[in-house]
Amino acid sequence: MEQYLQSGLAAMGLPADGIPALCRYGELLLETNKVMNLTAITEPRDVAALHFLDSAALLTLEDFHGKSVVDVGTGAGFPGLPLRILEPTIRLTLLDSLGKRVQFLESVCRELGLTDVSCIHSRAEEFAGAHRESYDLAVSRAVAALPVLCELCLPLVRPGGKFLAMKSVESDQELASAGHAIATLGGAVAAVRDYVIPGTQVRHRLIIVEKAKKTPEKYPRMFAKIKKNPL
Ligand SMILES: C[S@@+](CC[C@H](N)C(=O)[O-])C[C@H]1O[C@@H](n2cnc3c(N)ncnc32)[C@H](O)[C@@H]1O
Repeated sequence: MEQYLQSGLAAMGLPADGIPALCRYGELLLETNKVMNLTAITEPRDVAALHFLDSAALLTLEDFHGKSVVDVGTGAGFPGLPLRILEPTIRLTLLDSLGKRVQFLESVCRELGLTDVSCIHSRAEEFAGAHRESYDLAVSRAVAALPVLCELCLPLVRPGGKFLAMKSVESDQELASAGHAIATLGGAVAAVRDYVIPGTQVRHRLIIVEKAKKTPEKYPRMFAKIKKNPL
């Protein structure tokens, strides 16, 4: 894993300081995955590429320095935790609705000495009640289709901040279908950036949505409504 991280981070022009922490995180992920469902990826080199380098790629596409960041539906910590390991100035909140995954994240943060990372067990639409428009950036990967995801994420972003959605390169139709949701929630698409994960032929996409104005108070709705009637 170390070797893949070294060459992959170097290819992206990112510093190598975080490699020991990422390797330990990878070990904990694969160990814990034997007794808890955390990831379908079980080969160390694939963890390096498809979890760590995929997450790290965001640092080449957006400025994270000193920003408050919420990772919505972080699961086993992706993309938020690799971002925080590689960019220690990030003030990170990891948010997931599954308590066991949040406990795993707490134990990883303890072991890596990341005492300032908040690991929160909550649904995003409920967390927005007390943390509305309080983050510079929201990030999310593999949680929901974009119209639903926008309602979970955009209310958490302050006006002037951004929501970064990690998607497949096949997401043109999904993005088109989210136009109404993005506008209704106060967003505007700022950029669509495709990238290749170093050492692989895997192409992924980052959709960058700016928070142009405040989200109307009635959003986010309860999840049942969001799901039944996406914006
Ligand atoms: C497929 S996993 C993806 C995890 C991680 N982002 C990744 O890319 O590996 C989706 C995660 O989103 C969480 N999730 C789904 N809906 C959520 C919601 N409304 N609020 C918070 N977490 C949610 C699930 O518990 C799950 O851990």
